[in-house]
Amino acid sequence: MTGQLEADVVVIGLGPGGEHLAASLSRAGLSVVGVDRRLVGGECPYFGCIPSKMMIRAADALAEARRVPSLGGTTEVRPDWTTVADRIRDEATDDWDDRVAVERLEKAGVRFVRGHGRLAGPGRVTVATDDGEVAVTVRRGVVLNTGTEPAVPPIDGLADTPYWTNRDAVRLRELPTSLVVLGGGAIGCELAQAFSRFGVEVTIVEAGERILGPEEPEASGVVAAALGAEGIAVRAGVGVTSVAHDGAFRIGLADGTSVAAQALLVAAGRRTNLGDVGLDTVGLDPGMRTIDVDERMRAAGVDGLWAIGDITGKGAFTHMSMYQANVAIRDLTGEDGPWADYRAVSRATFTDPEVGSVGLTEDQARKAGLRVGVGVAPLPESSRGWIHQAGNDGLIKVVADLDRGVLVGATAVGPAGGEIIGMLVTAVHAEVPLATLRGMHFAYPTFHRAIETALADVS
Ligand SMILES: Cc1cc2nc3c(=O)[nH]c(=O)nc-3n(C[C@H](O)[C@H](O)[C@H](O)COP(=O)(O)OP(=O)(O)OC[C@H]3O[C@@H](n4cnc5c(N)ncnc54)[C@H](O)[C@@H]3O)c2cc1C
Ligand SMILES: NC(=O)c1ccc[n+]([C@@H]2O[C@H](COP(=O)([O-])OP(=O)(O)OC[C@H]3O[C@@H](n4cnc5c(N)ncnc54)[C@H](O)[C@@H]3O)[C@@H](O)[C@H]2O)c1
Repeated sequence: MTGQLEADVVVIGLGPGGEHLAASLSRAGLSVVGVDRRLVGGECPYFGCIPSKMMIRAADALAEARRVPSLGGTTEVRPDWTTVADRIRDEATDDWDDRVAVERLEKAGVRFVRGHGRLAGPGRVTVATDDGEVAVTVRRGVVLNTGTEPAVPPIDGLADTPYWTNRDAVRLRELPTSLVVLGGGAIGCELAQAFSRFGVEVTIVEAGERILGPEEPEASGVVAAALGAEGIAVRAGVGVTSVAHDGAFRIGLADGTSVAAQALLVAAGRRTNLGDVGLDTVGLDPGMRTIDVDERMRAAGVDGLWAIGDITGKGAFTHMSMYQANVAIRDLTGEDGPWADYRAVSRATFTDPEVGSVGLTEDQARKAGLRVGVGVAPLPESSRGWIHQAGNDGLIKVVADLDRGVLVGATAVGPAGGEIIGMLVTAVHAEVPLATLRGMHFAYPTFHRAIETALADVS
């Protein structure tokens, strides 16, 4: 495609938020051009959330089946990856074909251009397409939603090896016998456990002190213990010094030891796609790693530029990309808010036990200078946890601002931790007084009833 276009709004990068914003603005009557160089919808549907959660759903079913003998019967579990690989291809990704998403976008009235988009000065965007260039004159503004790529650390030898990232992991048709996962963040832990439950011998190597570093230390501890109990080797607090591949991988560690495996998955964080989007043409530093945005998602210091999603550095989650898209839509259609508020950002890490969290950790609350109170309730000591038995690892932790008498953060680790956190998200978001929370009814015997115990423990 080549030529000249005019539009009210151009969206460069169609991740979850960009796709939603482009279609919504078009339905609201604006003329919109949407640009993506890969697949409309971005990382989440094709390489991230959805395929990984399909893997996890299957792996969790296997794990539950393996728990049957301690609870009431016998089972024989024979994992078969083919079912998962087929489901990801057929149901989630259409074999990594975005035709349906493009049609949906075009039906909403968006003009879609496949190619690499760049800012080309105020009010101008160029798109490098397969067969030339499309130049777009922009009347209202440009929205950047260019997301991230897997970051590959500069480790001696790594670049020359056939390592995998999440984009390879979700395409696997056959599993390796053994796997080293470099990085014990959300991606590393979720995928490590899923593969392990399908019979892969897995080692996680995490350079930081503990896996799931952004979570409460208690949450990291519970998950590390659960992964260890399933046979996953968790090597935290040790850096990787070298990677070699000679049929198999050999990963050299800073403590002088090494780990061998058939495959290596690099899950060591993300790099924002801002290096080649023409930031300099609108007066921004081309080396910036995230775009500073105000509460309306307008880029600081640049007229007519909005940014949403991972590139804003407010939390690399699909729900954040969608939340920010809705804020930018309101601004671009002349509504009067509500504008972005990050006090009660929540997330769920889909390990088993699952980790749901919201707001500040205890450490963040103390560093913010608050007079902090903390309450913890271990799940195995709750009625439901005791009844549940196998797979009952977990806890509830609440973090309170004692001066204001409200919760500022909370963590729910355990079965359905990502669901149980829901009521605590409301508590933090709406600043429900601690006294009101303590006076609530908590159904017996539920996992969420442990929240009552944690609230009573706050001191
Ligand atoms: C394995 C994995 C699991 C995850 N699981 C979860 C989860 O369970 N829950 C959750 O909330 N989040 C999860 N995430 C994170 C989630 O995928 C992202 O936060 C989400 O995709 C939002 O990203 P985004 O909107 O910033 O853009 P992205 O999804 O990164 O999309 C950006 C788009 O921009 C395009 N693009 C980039 N540069 C250009 C350019 N110059 N021109 C044209 N197009 C361009 C790309 O091709 C891409 O399509 C996971 C991520 C991974 C990798
Ligand atoms: N359930 C979810 O919501 C979910 C799931 C997966 C990913 N995500 C999002 O995607 C983002 C990226 O995930 P991620 O897990 O790649 O990144 P991350 O930044 O969360 O974790 C990367 C980990 O790799 C470690 N690391 C970095 N370099 C290393 C090295 N050389 N050797 C050993 N360890 C190293 C880091 O210390 C860190 O713990 C997350 O921040 C999250 O927001 C969300």
